[in-house]
Amino acid sequence: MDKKIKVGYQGAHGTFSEIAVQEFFKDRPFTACNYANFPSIIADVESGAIDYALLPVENTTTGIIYRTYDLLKDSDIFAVGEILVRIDEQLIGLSGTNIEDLREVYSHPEPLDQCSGFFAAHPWIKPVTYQDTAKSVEYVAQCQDPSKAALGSWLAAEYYHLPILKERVQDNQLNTTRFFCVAKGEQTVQEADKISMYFVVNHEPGALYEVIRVFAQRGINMLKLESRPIRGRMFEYCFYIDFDGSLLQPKTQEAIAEVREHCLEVKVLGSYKRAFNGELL
Ligand SMILES: O=C(O)C(=O)C[C@]1(C(=O)O)C=C[C@@H](O)C=C1
Repeated sequence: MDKKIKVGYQGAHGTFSEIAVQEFFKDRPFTACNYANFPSIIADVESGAIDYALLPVENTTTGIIYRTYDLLKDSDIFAVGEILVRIDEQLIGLSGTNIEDLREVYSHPEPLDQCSGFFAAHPWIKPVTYQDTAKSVEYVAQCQDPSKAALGSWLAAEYYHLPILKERVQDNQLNTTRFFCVAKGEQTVQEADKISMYFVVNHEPGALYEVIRVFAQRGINMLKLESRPIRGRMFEYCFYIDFDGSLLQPKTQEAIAEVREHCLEVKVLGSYKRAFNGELL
């Protein structure tokens, strides 16, 4: 019987998401399973076909990745871990290609956005959206056209046997993506010290203030607060919040119970060990 943990990630072999899987599970035997899109990964975590998945949730250059956050709140999955992965966008193309020869650079929309300075400085190069970074590199390898290159990881360059034409072309040299490790259903993570939560406040004056007061009064440190329009409603907003704590602490349980009194909807999205900011790949 295969005892290896099955872990899902989005994209082809060589994506940044696969690097996140490799790093998060480096001390345990695992099988990495790649998927074309996030909903199919989540469906397989929910059905038990795979044990975990690594999903990108936030990037230091482009901010929150709503495609995953919105799915988290609507599904029966729970964040049990987080990892920060340094995203070095490598310009990958055919051997001997000069940047002056390039006309099109392919990649996933996030990396294209993370490298907007590169495109501003090289206006003759058109950014072209492709399904993920690894597929973009594979496409460039297949085309054998020196006017095409891709933005992707060192792993993709290695896997598709293409040279890196220019290293780290991202705007922000500290370009880092935060990934959640998710599992099925709410879980108790013994070593957890951070919580992520979704909520929608009551429509009354001071409702958001009341939620923030719950944390302030208990001396609970808030780490993030993000608001976003609720899909299907006309400019009504939900909030995503991160704070220090563990679901095993009575103080945290009380705080969440009190938050519910001021909200129309509350969902704890995860409780996990905080990834230390210095621990970058
Ligand atoms: O295409 C990839 O390499 C991915 O892993 C996807 C993805 C994303 O969805 O944001 C993951 C991390 C990086 O920020 C860039 C792209």
